[in-house]
Amino acid sequence: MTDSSNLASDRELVRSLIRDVPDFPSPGVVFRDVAGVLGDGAGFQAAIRGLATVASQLGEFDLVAGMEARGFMFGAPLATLLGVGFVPVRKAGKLPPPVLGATYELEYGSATLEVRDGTIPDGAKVLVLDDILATGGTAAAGVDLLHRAGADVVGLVFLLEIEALAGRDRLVGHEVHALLT
Ligand SMILES: O=P(O)(O)OC[C@H]1O[C@H](OP(=O)(O)OP(=O)(O)O)[C@H](O)[C@@H]1O
Ligand SMILES: Nc1ncnc2[nH]cnc12
Repeated sequence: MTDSSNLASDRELVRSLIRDVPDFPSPGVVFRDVAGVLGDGAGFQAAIRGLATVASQLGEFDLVAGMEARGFMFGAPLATLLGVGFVPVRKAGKLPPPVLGATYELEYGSATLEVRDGTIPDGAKVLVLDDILATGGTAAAGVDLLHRAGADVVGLVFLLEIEALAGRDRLVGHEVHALLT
């Protein structure tokens, strides 16, 4: 099989494992549940392999950064596969000082993310990874934090982009790729 047919079959498998849950966590939201991908050995491998293929469009990078919690679940295995380090962008109150913080709105609420200040080498090339791009609030906050921490963000990769919510409009000036839309 060629790489493109592998990517197509990986996409198909991963798509089949994502479940749509209406009205969760609040009325009107269709929650895209990726737990089925994590729980299936072949599906999880297909997801990480597919993300690596998509990420290869961004050229070289030194680190993968993922947003807590689901960005950790896909970002850390991706970093391991690619042989680069991982930067955890955490929900507020989990990291010891010094930290940089950013508060943001997402599809169903608001939250604060933090990153350790002084741990990213100045100018390090960082790929930002998360499972879902919805409104883009989380991703934009992550990019802002990583810039403030000294990173050169080379682009963003998502498992699934919910195009109707136009999250990439919040990420203008950055390369954005998704395994699935
Ligand atoms: O594009 P947005 O509208 O910002 O939404 C996308 C974010 O929402 C989810 O995280 P959530 O905050 O629910 O946290 P979790 O990863 O801990 O489940 C998802 O994992 C993304 O990080
Ligand atoms: N619709 C959705 N499904 C899963 N995670 C999300 N994060 C933000 N919106 C989401």
